Amino acid sequence: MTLEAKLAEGLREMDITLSSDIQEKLLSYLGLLLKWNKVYNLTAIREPEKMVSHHLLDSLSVIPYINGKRLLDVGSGAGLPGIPLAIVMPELEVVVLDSNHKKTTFAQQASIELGLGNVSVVCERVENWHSTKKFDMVISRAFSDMGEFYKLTQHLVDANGVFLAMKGLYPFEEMAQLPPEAKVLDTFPLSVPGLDAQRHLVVIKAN
Ligand SMILES: C[S@@+](CC[C@H](N)C(=O)[O-])C[C@H]1O[C@@H](n2cnc3c(N)ncnc32)[C@H](O)[C@@H]1O
Repeated sequence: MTLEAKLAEGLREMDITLSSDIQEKLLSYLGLLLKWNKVYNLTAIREPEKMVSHHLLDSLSVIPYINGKRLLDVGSGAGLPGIPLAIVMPELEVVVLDSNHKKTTFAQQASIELGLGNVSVVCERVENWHSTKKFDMVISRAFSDMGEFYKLTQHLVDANGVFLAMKGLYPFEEMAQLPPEAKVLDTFPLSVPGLDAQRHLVVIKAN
């Protein structure tokens, strides 16, 4: 199956409708990731088909839970999930942040090549970075445990904003270890075509 067909089929299963231009842009991002990965080791996933499910579709699985204007993706690596979300939601302002220079150089180059006017890239440790405009949502995938995620990013979230933690198995232990002021608002199972593992999104708010 071609990558185009795999993406289209996955999107259909997830009930996500995207124009052919947007689907092409998602695959162009994947193309850049494949090309740069040969030299820069940006992701351990190297098979293009697996990148469609594990990177693109997994990132897009949180679309129903994105509410607000400004999203910060912390520990974004090569731009995941921030760049795919920015591609499909051009009205969303997305900041992708990572402390690894190689990875942010890629994210910056990809957003220039793809013409993503809604993406800014920051190379910093998140605990040292400050923004005058706070975020409606701070998201992370494969960044840290939820307590650490909350602790390191709380200075960046708007008073009404939320923390979105993308997790694998239902994170009972991590939830139990959250500080008392971090309230779990909701937990959603995520279903990702081609990804044969449990995925969950945990929505947290500061009390
Ligand atoms: C396992 S990678 C996940 C990358 C991406 N989110 C994904 O799902 O493919 C974790 C990333 O977090 C970054 N990171 C770790 N601690 C950080 C910190 N304190 N501030 C910013 N980035 C950090 C690392 O450089 C790394 O790129």
